[in-house]
Amino acid sequence: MEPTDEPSAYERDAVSPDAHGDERQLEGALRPRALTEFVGQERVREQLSLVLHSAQRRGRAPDHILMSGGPGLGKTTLAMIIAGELGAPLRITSGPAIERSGDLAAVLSTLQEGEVLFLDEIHRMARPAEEMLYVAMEDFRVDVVVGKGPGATAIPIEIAPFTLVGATTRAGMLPAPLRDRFGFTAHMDFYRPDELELILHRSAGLLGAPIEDDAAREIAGRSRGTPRIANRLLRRVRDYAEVRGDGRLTLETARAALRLYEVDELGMDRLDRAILDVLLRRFRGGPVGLSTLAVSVGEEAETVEVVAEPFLVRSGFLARTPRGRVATPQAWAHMGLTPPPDAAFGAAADVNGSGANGSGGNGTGGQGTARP
Ligand SMILES: Nc1ncnc2c1ncn2[C@@H]1O[C@H](COP(=O)(O)OP(=O)(O)OP(=O)(O)O)[C@@H](O)[C@H]1O
Repeated sequence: MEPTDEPSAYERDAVSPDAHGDERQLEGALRPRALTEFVGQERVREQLSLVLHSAQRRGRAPDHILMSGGPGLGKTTLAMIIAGELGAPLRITSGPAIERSGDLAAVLSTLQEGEVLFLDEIHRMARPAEEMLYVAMEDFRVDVVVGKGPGATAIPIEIAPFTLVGATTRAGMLPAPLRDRFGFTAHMDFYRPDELELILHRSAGLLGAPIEDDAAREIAGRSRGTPRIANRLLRRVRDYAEVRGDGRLTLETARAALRLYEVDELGMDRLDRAILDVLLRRFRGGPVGLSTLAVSVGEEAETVEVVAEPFLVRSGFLARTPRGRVATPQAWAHMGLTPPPDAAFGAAADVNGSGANGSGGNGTGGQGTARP
């Protein structure tokens, strides 16, 4: 299925880690503004702080920074913090918005000295623009091609030194020459429940709806290690408390709201359940290829691979093998089904999503991707 810009039914779900509708605006209010306010990702924070401070000491723009990790883990937030810490202006664009090299040239040639350029979904940028970016990153120069065919000439234009902050959910899809031009790669990991609890308390305070500890713990446990999901579930619980309760965010309210939105104890949602259901009932536990699985649940392969799979693999329900996706014994048990005698079980040991076929997921070699 071809990716489109329209949100799919899944993307509108309560636990999709993608932002939808006016959510981006709501998120703005909850974003931490300084590195010290940014919860979790200790190693990334420490590494980043070193990169930024040493650049400041030398009075130069820091090396280009690549951030890799699933949706909703805080890449945009960190890019804003980087610009804030440097006291530099921030320009935001994204791979899909750069369809031709001219689009990129227009952005690059108007950057101010020291500006931070945030390029989200960098892996989706058009190929010719990628080549222009290599030169810009290395030599702070843009070669504008004038004319066509044998008479075409490249006119070099100098651009102001800048720092590129690229973000990708699929670092493996970036061509090596582009990856190599980043001086530092931050691997964003899923958050621990205690970190999500902190985020929830902070966000609830900002929303003017303080949350009780056990309610925050309950929401954190169902947020799939993702701050965006935690914040979204928090807003749904707050709505529920305001309309059906007395406005207090208690454990009881949280449980009732999450039941209403069909978010189970593990944070599993409609798409996860659909994947497991198809995998177990239709494909007898697998192995089955990613695209077949995606078509069977009516979703894009990228959504299945980037959003649902890392969670299912991390939870021990799914394994990636060279022959395809395979359900683990836990998956059969969780769905209350009995595996056929000839079921091909996936190795539950593949808990960090680094699957043998090496495609996508969170096997980035980052920090402890197999967190519970
Ligand atoms: N470490 C954190 N501490 C507090 N809040 C966070 C943290 N990380 C993310 N958030 C919150 O989660 C929401 C989503 O974060 P953000 O937009 O930065 O994610 P993203 O990785 O850029 O997602 P996408 O890849 O979909 O653009 C924001 O509201 C942000 O405030």
